[in-house]
Formats: sequence, C-alpha cells, structure tokens
Amino acid sequence: MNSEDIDWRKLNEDIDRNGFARLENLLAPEDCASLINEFGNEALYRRHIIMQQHGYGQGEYKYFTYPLPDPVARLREDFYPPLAQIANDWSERLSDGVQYPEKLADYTARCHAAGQLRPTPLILKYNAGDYNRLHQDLYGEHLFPLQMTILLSTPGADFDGGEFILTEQRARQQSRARVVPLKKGDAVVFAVNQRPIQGKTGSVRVTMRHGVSDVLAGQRYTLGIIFHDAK
Ligand SMILES: O=C(O)CCC(=O)C(=O)O
Ligand SMILES: [Fe+2]
Repeated sequence: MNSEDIDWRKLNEDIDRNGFARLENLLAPEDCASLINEFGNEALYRRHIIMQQHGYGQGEYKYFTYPLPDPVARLREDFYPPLAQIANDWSERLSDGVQYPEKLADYTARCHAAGQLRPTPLILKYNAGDYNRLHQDLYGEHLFPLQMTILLSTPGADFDGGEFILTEQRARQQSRARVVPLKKGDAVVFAVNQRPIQGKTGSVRVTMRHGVSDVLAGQRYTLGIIFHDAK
C-alpha cells in the first residue's frame, strides 16, 4: 500500500483522539519476509544493539545504514510529507516554534547540519521471553514528533504475546496504557514524545511512551521508521 491509498482524514482523527493510528496491510507479506530474511545481512546495518546490555529490555535490533534499502527508504519518504502536516499543527498548538519542511530531504538536511547524521530506521527481533521497555526514541535536538512501527511477523503463528503498548501521561493524572493490536504487515503511527490534546482553555501536552509486552513463544520482528537522524 502507498501513502496515496491511505485515508488521511481518518488517520488524522485517530491520531488526534488517541495519539496513534493503525494502518492495516501497509506492507505486503513478501516485503515482510524479505526484511526478516535480510536480518543477517550485515552490509545493510550500521549498528547492532543487544537490548539487555543497555537496560532497554531483552531482544536485539539493528539500525539500517545509508542508503536505506527498499521499502524502508520509500516508507520514510512517502510518509514524511503528510505526517509533517500533523507535526506542524502540533507545533503550532503547543507553541513549539518549529516549522517542519514539506520534504524529507530538507528535514534530513536540517538534522545533518546539527550533527545528527546517522539513520535511525531499525529492525527489531524478539525471541520467547524478550520484551521492550517503555521508551521514547529521542536522538538529539531535532525530533520529528511522529514515528511508525510495522509488524513483520504473524501473531498466533510466528509468535504469541509481544503486544505493542502505548502509554499516555497527562499532568496530574496516572498513566493510561493501551495495547495496539497488529496483524502481519500492519503499521501503527504514533507520537514519539509529546502531543497536544484540547484542554479547557487551550492545548495541553501529554507525554507518550511505547514498548512491547513479553513475547511468550516464537519470534517477533518489527520495522521501525523514525524520521529524525541520530547524533
Ligand atoms: O517492536 C515493537 O513493536 C516496538 C519497536 C520500537 O520500539 C520502535 O519501532 O521504535
Ligand atoms: Fe521505539
């Protein structure tokens, strides 16, 4: 599926209401399979992280190197412009004073000029017993406020458990947790850090975090598309 086939009005509504939106069948099964098959192809990656060595949870992930392979590059380029419109709306509502350019190339140039040179899209692999602690993918001063994660494996067949979790924290309230049910090839688009919600007298900030519950059996792979580069 391409970004033109997406109901952007519904996606905007979902993100505005919940801080996330689900997109079904974003990646074809062949694309999911080839990304998984290339997990061992070291030429594609710049860095391999063992999560338990950093206190991130348990599991592993690899950051892609430039040039990003297809469909990673395509997803990042296609989704940036419509998401930049949401990012600009949020920036205005929260008086952040940041204007996101229309095109990914211009935003990437901005990251690079600030020393955020390294690509952040990544592939994650979880075995039985693995999990991902609640976190935010912040990599420097420049922060694009939305990101997406795509499930590459089939729940119930390739793995059990391993649910995508989002939490939302509002001022003076306890956190709310949500499970986002995904099928193979589905994506979730969500807030990286903070998003505006309508309060009584204007927009207020809520803080989001994401993670993955314990994988109970099998293997679970995901593709993460983050739009800002890393220092
Ligand atoms: O494996 C997942 O579902 C979460 C991946 C993640 O943390 C990310 O894409 O940034
Ligand atoms: Fe993440």
